[in-house]
Amino acid sequence: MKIDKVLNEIDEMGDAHAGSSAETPIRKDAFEVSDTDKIALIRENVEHIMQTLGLDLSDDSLKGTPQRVAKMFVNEIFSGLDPKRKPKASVFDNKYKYGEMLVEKNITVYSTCEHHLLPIVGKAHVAYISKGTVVGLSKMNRIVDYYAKRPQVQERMTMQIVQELQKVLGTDDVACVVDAKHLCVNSRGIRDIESSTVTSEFGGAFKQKEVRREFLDYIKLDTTF
Ligand SMILES: Nc1nc2c(ncn2[C@@H]2O[C@H](COP(=O)(O)OP(=O)(O)OP(=O)(O)O)[C@@H](O)[C@H]2O)c(=O)[nH]1
Ligand SMILES: [Zn+2]
Repeated sequence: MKIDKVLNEIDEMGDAHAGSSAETPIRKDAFEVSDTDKIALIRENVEHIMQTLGLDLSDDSLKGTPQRVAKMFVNEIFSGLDPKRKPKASVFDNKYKYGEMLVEKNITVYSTCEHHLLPIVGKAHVAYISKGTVVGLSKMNRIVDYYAKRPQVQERMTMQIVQELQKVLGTDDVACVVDAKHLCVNSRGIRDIESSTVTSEFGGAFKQKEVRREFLDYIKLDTTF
């Protein structure tokens, strides 16, 4: 497929990384390579890394690793680099005229730190106030997961989640808080197992102190059922 056509399609899909400030740095030619070719290329490179480390790739337990890692990169942990995999967010009219904020909290986040390619594990909390449109609850979890499935910095991921929901819902009144542990901080380097990172993005009405407070109070609710 021609690169111009692919880029047009991405633009039409309204992807957050099509010119926004929270853009993931993806090369323009990234879409010229098929997933199958990407897996084959990554497999070769992982093989190379393992060989360089001195590992014996004829060992039963190791021989499948390069292919396994390549498949995992393309189809799982970095699958959110492919705009075709962006979840379709079904929206509905707010017929019941629900006028308060809706909070989807404790959304599990599994992402990957783009500096070390180590896991980021945590929770995202998302809220919005409807301007006439509501979104299926699970779509918020799916949007979080889509942006998490990229090499990420937490600040950018938080902004991307908010910008996407603003687009889907047609309102600025969207907020997101992420609290996550970075294994690059917890398990290596400074090796501080206790620390976690909190990031937030407050759009529209959520910039007001009392609206923001209400959202943060809901997050603190003990949800033990
Ligand atoms: N702002 C931000 N920084 C991150 C994130 N994930 C990892 N980092 C940091 O990125 C920085 C990379 O710093 P470098 O000094 O280049 O890497 P390094 O030598 O491995 O650093 P140390 O982790 O301190 O050993 C580290 O301080 C990481 O903690 C993130 O989501 N946001
Ligand atoms: Zn890191």
